[in-house]
Amino acid sequence: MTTAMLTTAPITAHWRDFLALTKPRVMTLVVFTGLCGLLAAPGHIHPVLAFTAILCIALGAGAAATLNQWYEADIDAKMKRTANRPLPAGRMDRTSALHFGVGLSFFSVILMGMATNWLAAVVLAVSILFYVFVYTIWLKPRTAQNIVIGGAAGAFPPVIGWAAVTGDVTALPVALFMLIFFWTPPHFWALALFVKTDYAAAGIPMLPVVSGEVATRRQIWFYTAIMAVAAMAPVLLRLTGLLYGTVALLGTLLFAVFAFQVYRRRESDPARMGPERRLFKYSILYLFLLFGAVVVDRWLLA
Ligand code: HEM
Ligand SMILES: CC(C)=CCC/C(C)=C/CC/C(C)=C/COP(=O)(O)OP(=O)(O)O
Repeated sequence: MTTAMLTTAPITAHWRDFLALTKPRVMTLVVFTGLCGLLAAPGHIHPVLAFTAILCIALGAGAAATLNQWYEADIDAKMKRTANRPLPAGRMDRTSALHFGVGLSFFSVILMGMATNWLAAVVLAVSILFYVFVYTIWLKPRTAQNIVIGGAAGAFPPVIGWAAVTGDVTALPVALFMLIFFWTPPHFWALALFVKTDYAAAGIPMLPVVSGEVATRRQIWFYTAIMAVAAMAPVLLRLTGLLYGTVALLGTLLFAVFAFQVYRRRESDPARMGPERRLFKYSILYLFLLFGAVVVDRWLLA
């Protein structure tokens, strides 16, 4: 632990550090999937309310990320990738981060309820609570399956966006939830393979640390196969049309090629993880593409 985390003395943090706590880069995709859930939903929502709903998803996700870092400041201090975050680097005191995270959580959920409906607000609250309590506090330090179950938190945004418009949850938002749910293990474990030493140093039981690289590569391939079914489900269930079907098919085939390359490798030097880095980067583009295609497709069909 750094001195800054142990001290009770308040530190006047820069606004940039509060912004950094919300993990803005990761949240772009979280917000995009929420926006796509909202745009794919049938019915009408006033543009100002639609904007407010997306803002609430962004603020809620930022709040969850803040509380994650408040809880994990000592772990983040031990990892090269995270050591320069505002708390471990001593640019902010933990109490400020806690107040910011809790305040933002309540603000986003209450505003969502008032601007749209309480179903959307409850699902937003569940995803924040899931990320903080189920993933960060309960599963992450205990089991290598942490991100499989805990990853559900990141799958809620399209459901929230959809519910904000319709006030209900039907088959398509559930299918989109499933897609992100089964996408998360290959997304994260590809990265975990090349930052393995970081997690080992911090004592976090991520899969490559606990079960080894071969098992991780096999699990990536296994979840890619289930993800492929989830990706095709919307078109097979006739919830979307052929435009989405084509993008999903081609996008998923490329995902499978990259995942298979990762599966076949036996490289353990973190400096030589080209295919693993490629799969991780492509996983992000993949979700952008498929979610964008859902919206375009639904608009074309309408
Ligand atoms: C439990 C589930 C997940 C875990 C453990 C995880 C983990 C990570 C980690 C460790 C990074 C490296 C970047 C950093 O230092 O923060 C990352 C990057 C990223 N993640 Fe995930 N992720 C998860 C779910 C998601 C979800 C649900 C989304 C969006 C739908 C997402 C989108 C992204 C994006 C866009 C990046 C790249 C950020 C950049 O460009 O720096 N992740 N993820
Ligand atoms: C609406 C709402 C609440 C959305 C939440 C979205 C969500 C759960 C995103 C997960 C993304 C993420 C950065 C995980 C990092 O895991 P980590 O915290 O273990 O990563 P670290 O090692 O970088 O700290």
